[in-house]
This record gives sequence, structure tokens and C-alpha cells, in this order.
Amino acid sequence: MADASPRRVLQHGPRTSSDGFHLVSRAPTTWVDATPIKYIDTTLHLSAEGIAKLTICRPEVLNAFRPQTVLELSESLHSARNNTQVGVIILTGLGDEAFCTGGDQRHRGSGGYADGAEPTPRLHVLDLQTQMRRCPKPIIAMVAGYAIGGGHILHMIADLTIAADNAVFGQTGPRVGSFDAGYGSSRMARLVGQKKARELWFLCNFVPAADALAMGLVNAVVPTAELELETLRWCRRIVQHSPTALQFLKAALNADEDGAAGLQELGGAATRLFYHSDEGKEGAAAFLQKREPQFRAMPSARL
Ligand SMILES: CC(C)(COP(=O)(O)OP(=O)(O)OC[C@H]1O[C@@H](n2cnc3c(N)ncnc32)[C@H](O)[C@@H]1OP(=O)(O)O)[C@@H](O)C(=O)NCCC(=O)NCCSC(=O)CCC(=O)c1ccccc1C(=O)O
Repeated sequence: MADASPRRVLQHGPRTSSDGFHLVSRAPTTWVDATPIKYIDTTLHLSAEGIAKLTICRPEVLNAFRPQTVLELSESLHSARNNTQVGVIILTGLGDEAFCTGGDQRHRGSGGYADGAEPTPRLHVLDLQTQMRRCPKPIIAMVAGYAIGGGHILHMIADLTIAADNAVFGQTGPRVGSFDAGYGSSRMARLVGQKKARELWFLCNFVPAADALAMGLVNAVVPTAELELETLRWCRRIVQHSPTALQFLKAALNADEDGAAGLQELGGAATRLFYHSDEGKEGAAAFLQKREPQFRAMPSARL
């Protein structure tokens, strides 16, 4: 029998432009300075478009971090995560010279980094790495200039990296008596493969932006003058999308690499969702009303 239903005929065939990304605005946004008064190493800016921007402001040392820097970033990340208006977070460095050149070697001593911000020296940035990884909102590293050492690792841990064409990537650990045997090694190997990761760590050679793109180390390379505008475009696209879908995708992609910690993150996200269901609420309600729960009567229980 002939199909009588009207059909929509594609005029030009399938097109990648059908995803609409080219229509997303690259206009500047209006940033509101939300930096706590006590901060000395970083700033926090918010845009009404649902974007938070964390900036390392230590250009005199190419945005190397000291414990104070890391503690401020950690607080700002916590605040951006808890701000329900924020859908995506940018991490960047002040100026075009550097994103971040890792641990400030002037503050390095026995047992880690110390600048008086905390009682004992330690490797504060490892806590920040985990916090970034666990943040349910996408984090974009916006990289101009050097992303070196611990700074390079922060960009690798970010979910996406938009690089300026002047960006330079690399590790220096073995040259300065340091190494990251955690995410700094495993993440890199996942991004660029085992051979390239060993090359980057063993030789400490630097990689220009174009090569970083070819290696899968970054998502896009744009002219330096357009870095923030293009990053905003990516942010605007992301905030149009379902926050829960993004949370689960990030958790699932992490779980593939993070073992039990990754499964805990993914499982926790599922439990959060379950708490919104009638079935989840029934358990707590029945307990409080001292009655037997009626789980099977709930729509979500029909498996
Ligand atoms: C990045 C350079 C190659 C740039 O070279 P160049 O363009 O010639 O500029 P310079 O003149 O060298 O730099 C200008 C100015 O900045 C100072 N500076 C730059 N980086 C640092 C730094 N990391 N610490 C302190 N100071 C810095 C530099 O001294 C100049 O100051 P002047 O007063 O004018 O002299 C080059 O700068 C360079 O190689 N920098 C050092 C890069 C580096 O080795 N970083 C540390 C890597 S190790 C690390 O980051 C450990 C981090 C960590 O805590 C950790 C621990 C355990 C597990 C994981 C991690 C983790 O990495 O996350």
C-alpha cells in the first residue's frame, strides 16, 4: 500500500551546520566581579548567561600557583558549583603570556609547597584536581601562552580546552625534580596515547598549539585575540543543554578512568535523580509515617 503521509524532503542533504553551532553568539559577555575581598591571587567573575570565570592573577610568575592560589581557586570552584545559576565554568590565567606554569618554585620546600596559607607544606593542587574532576558542571580551560607543569595538568583535567594560537604545552617535572603519577600521567596517556605521554614526560619538550590540537590534547585553537569570544561561544552552547544530561555524561566519562571513585560519582548522580522520584520519596515518607512502603505502586518501579 502506498504511504500517503506527507514527507519532508531534505533540500540540500544532511549538513553538519544543521547542529546550529554556527548560530551561537560570539559576542562579549558582561562580567560581574564576584571576587571575595580577601583574595590576592585569583578572581571570580560571573555572567548572567550562566558562566563563571576563575582567573589566576600572578603574571609576574607566569601564573604559577602557590598554596594561597590553589585555596582561592578551590573556594571559587565550590561557590560556582553551588550557584544554581551557573552552568559552565572557565578556568584561565591573566594575560596572554601564560595560563599557568605550575607550582611556584619559590614556595617549594621539603614535603610540598608552603606560603603560610596552611600549617604544613603539601601538594595542595592535588585536591583541586580532584575537585575539578568531581564538579558536576563542565569546566573549560581557556589557555593562552604557557600551560606548563602543574598548569598543564590543570588544563588536562578540565573537561574541554580552548587554546590560543600562541599556547605552548608541556611538562617540566623531571627537569625540576617533580612528577605527577596520578591524573597528570593517566589523563595524559588517555588523551594522547602511551607513547606520546612518555615522550612529553621523559623529554620535557614543549608542544605548540597546532600540534596539541593534532594530538588530541586540546579541543580547538583560535587566534589569541578571539580566545575569550570563542570560549564564550562554547559556554553558551553548553548552557543551552540539559544540566543533568551533562552531569551524567561527565560522570560516565570519568567512571571509565576513575575506578571506584568514578563509580561513586556516577552512582551518586543517579541517587540524586532517584530522590526526585515518587519511588524514592515513598521510602522516606513510609519511614516517617511508620508504615510499610508501597514501592510497587509507583510508576518508576515498573521495570
Ligand atoms: C615557562 C617557562 C619555560 C617560560 O620561560 P620564559 O618565557 O623564558 O620566561 P621566564 O623568564 O622563565 O619566566 C618569567 C618569570 O616567571 C617566573 N616563573 C615562571 N614559572 C615559574 C614557576 N613555576 N615558579 C616560579 N617562578 C616562575 C620566572 O622565574 C621569571 O621570573 P623572574 O623574576 O623574571 O626570574 C619558564 O618560566 C619555566 O620553565 N618555568 C618553570 C616551569 C616549571 O618548572 N613549573 C613547575 C613544574 S612542577 C609542578 O608544577 C608541580 C606542581 C605540583 O604541585 C604537583 C605535585 C605533585 C603532583 C602533581 C602536581 C602537579 O603538577 O599538579
